[in-house]
Amino acid sequence: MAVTSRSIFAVFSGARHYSSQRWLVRQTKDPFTKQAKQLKLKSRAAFKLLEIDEDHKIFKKGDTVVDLGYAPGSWSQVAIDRVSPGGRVVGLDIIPAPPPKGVSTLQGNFLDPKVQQNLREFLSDPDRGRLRVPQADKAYIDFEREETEGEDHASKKKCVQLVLSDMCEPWESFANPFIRSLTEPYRRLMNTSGIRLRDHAGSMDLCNAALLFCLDVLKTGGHFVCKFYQGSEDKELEQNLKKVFKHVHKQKPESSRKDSKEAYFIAMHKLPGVSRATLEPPASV
Ligand SMILES: C[S@@+](CC[C@H](N)C(=O)[O-])C[C@H]1O[C@@H](n2cnc3c(N)ncnc32)[C@H](O)[C@@H]1O
Repeated sequence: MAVTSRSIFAVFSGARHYSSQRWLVRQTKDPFTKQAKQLKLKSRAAFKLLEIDEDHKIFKKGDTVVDLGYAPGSWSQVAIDRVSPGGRVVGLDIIPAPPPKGVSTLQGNFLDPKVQQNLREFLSDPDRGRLRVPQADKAYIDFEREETEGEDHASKKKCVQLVLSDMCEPWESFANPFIRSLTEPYRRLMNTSGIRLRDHAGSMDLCNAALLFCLDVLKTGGHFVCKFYQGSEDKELEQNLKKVFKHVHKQKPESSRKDSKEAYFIAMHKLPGVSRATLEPPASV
């Protein structure tokens, strides 16, 4: 049966399901959702990262990438494709989700210091999560790395070239009431609560925590991409980003839904010698 807005309405009768109907119609009509399916990408979110990369060239072969809030995994799919051969992608998410091919994943709440410690430990072993590289590609990748590592060369802690954060607090979904999947929980969760102030405040906590994490693990010259929900505090975040990175861009990708308050900061080229004390106001995490 073809899915039309009328047939959907027959299934979801009653005002309570109005948002379900809207969600289904939007999903079936959305060209990015269709294209993601054709390309075997885990979600339409991939196109936001592809657009950001097209504009800012954030990936390099051989890089180590951390993908915070990776589930269901389309950003990680893009990242592993871009950094291979020789690179590695480590994803973290609060909900369980199967790791995309070639990607290492951890489950836990990023706001929990113990979870961040586990992630740092994983990253500090430079071979962990890295696929073997054919000998011919290795010389080229080692040369690229030596060129960019500079002062951090000896430091095992600062071993990441790119931190991505597409995190936003997950909420139980009313939009898709028939999905009760345990193995794919992201299918029954929504990305926002729908309450603007709450979504903004939640995203600021996650972005600030991710920025502090960048101070710990990101090499000089490394980049940081983070999603945020626009609101009164994002100027403060931007100011702090400008203290840590040489260039900071704000972007609303084409594939980001027009009615969403989400946007992205793309912070490029981490500066040397920036510490937590440089950031104001003192971050809460
Ligand atoms: C919009 S989705 C990410 C989509 C992903 N970039 C992709 O391309 O498939 C946001 C993710 O952030 C995760 N998340 C939110 N808060 C988190 C936290 N505190 N720690 C870890 N993951 C979190 C959610 O579980 C959710 O899977």
